[in-house]
This record gives sequence, structure tokens and C-alpha cells, in this order.
Amino acid sequence: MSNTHNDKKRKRSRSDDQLAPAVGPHVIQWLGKRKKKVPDALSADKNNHMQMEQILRLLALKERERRALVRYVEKRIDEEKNGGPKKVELQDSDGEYDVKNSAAAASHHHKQQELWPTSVTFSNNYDWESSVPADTKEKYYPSNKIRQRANHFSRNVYFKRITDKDHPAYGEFGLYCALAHAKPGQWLLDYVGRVTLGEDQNKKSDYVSDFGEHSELACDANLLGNEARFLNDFRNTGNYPNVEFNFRRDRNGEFRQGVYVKQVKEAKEKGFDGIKQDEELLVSYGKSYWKSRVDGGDLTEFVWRLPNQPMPPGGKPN
Ligand SMILES: C[S@@+](CC[C@H](N)C(=O)[O-])C[C@H]1O[C@@H](n2cnc3c(N)ncnc32)[C@H](O)[C@@H]1O
Repeated sequence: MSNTHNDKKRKRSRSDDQLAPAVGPHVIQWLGKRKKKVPDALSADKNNHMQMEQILRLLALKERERRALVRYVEKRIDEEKNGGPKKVELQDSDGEYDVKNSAAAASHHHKQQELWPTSVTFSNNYDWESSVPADTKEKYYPSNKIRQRANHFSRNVYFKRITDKDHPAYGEFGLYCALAHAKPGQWLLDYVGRVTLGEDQNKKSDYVSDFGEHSELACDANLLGNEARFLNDFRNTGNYPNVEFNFRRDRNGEFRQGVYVKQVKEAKEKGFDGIKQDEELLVSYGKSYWKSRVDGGDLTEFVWRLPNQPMPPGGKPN
């Protein structure tokens, strides 16, 4: 009797194990976002047998990081249960780079060409590093179907040097809306760059964005990319983010990262109705981008101008 009971118990726990959600890929994603090394045992666990406790022992994180990781994984698993992460209706952008230049576009392109940094290769096509395993690349870039994009500037946006001394990126470039009105949810352009494995990314580059279904890759626009590399972060600008990154597959199955106008329900600004001509496009790089760049990682010191608030007394700190 007790044996049967134990057998049942054993059976139940085995099947529970099989049904337990896979945590490994989420942990790898979290580590990638923080540019932390993935332990070999975790990379080798291809069938996702490792459980959270085991992984946490392996990682030996500080308490605060440990809590953040657990929260992150719980959220991802919750999303999976509820049919995946929140989906937005993405507009199809295919065709944008097929269009032949009109005379007006050509003059716009000429002006942008003059400003384009000589050290950066302009491209609307991802450049895959040879160190990315062939099967990973094939999953995102089906080689026999890929359509090369024309390498011309976008007609939806333009970049220029920032001349406002109160802007936190004064003297650098920013990206602006070229359309009379870019509607919520509208695609503007793609964030393009060199694609590497997350762990091989250049940690000194300020132009790296997560890439891949599990952020296991990185896309770096430091040396190659298009105008999207000039997107600034909203912090300290006095504005909320008005664009966001979304991944999509194009009609040939290529994985691409688009810059989209925020959806009304996602925008923090009350009454948000898209972006007007000449408004700066601002995204949120995420806290981890700034934590690793701000002395001591304390963002309360770093955020000196809040959205819709005037400049604090004393103005911008030196
Ligand atoms: C991806 S680049 C953005 C384009 C950059 N402004 C340029 O001219 O190449 C990221 C860099 O822009 C600057 N930046 C962007 N947003 C900023 C912000 N809110 N505050 C301060 N600097 C910012 C920082 O120098 C950061 O390293």
C-alpha cells in the first residue's frame, strides 16, 4: 500500500518535472542583457533539465541580483502561460527599401550623406559575424530567401546635430521625425548593425541592442548601421519615450528589429497621438544600459530632469 502510494508520488513528481517550465533560456537571456557570462553547465543543458535553485547555486549572485533574476524568470514564464509576451499589431515595412529614390528623396539623402560619420558603414542589411554558429544564423536569416535592402536613407526620419544646450546629448546627433504625423504603432525604420552572439558583444560600444528571440544575440551599430543608431534615450530630455523596438519577421522570414511609434496604451504621455514632424524620436535604452555607465550605478543621481517637468533649479549639472 505504502509502496503504491510512493510509486504514485514518484510518478507524479517525475511528470511534474517534465511539465515544469524551462527556466534556462530565460536565465541565459537575463545574463545576456547584463553582459554576464553564461556558465558552461547552463549552456550545455540543451534539454532544459536544470531547475531554478540549481542555476542560482551555480551563479552565486548578490541577493539583489538574485531577486531580480527570479522576478524576471517568473514574469517570462507567466507570459508563456498566457500565450507569450504582449503582442502589438505590427505594420509591414517591407517595400520601404525597394522604393526608387524620388528627386526630393535624393536631395534629402544628399544632406544626410554629408553628415554621415565617415568611420561608420551605412547599411540597411544586417552583417552577421562569422563567429555566430551557422544553425543560429540560419534560424534568423534564411540564407536562400534573403532579400538585400537598398542602402539608402529613410524618408521617415532624419538625423542632425543637437544644438540645444539643455539636451543631455548636446553636441551629438539625434534622430527626428520627417513625416507630418507618424501614427501610434507605425513602423519607421529598422535598427541595423553587426550581429554577434550576446557573449561576444563589444562591451565598450554604446550602440549595442539585444537581438534574437531570447536576446541571445547582440546587434551593434557602432561601425555599421543606418540612422537608427542616432536614437537617443529619453532620460533627462524632459520628454517620455515616443518610440519602441519590436522584433518581427519579414515576408521572407528574416528576423529584423524595427523602430515603431509607441502604441497609445503603451505611451506614458497623456493623450499621446503619435509624433509630429521634427520631433525628436526617443526610446528607453533600459536601466541596465545606464547602470553600467553611471558612476556607482545610482540612477536617482543621474535623472535630473523628469518628463514634462521644467529644468530643476540650478539647471543641468556639469
Ligand atoms: C546609440 S547612441 C545615440 C546617438 C548618439 N547621440 C550619437 O550621436 O551617436 C548612444 C549615446 O548617445 C548619448 N545619449 C543618448 N541618450 C542620452 C541621454 N538621455 N542622456 C545622455 N546621453 C545620451 C550617449 O552618449 C550614449 O552613449
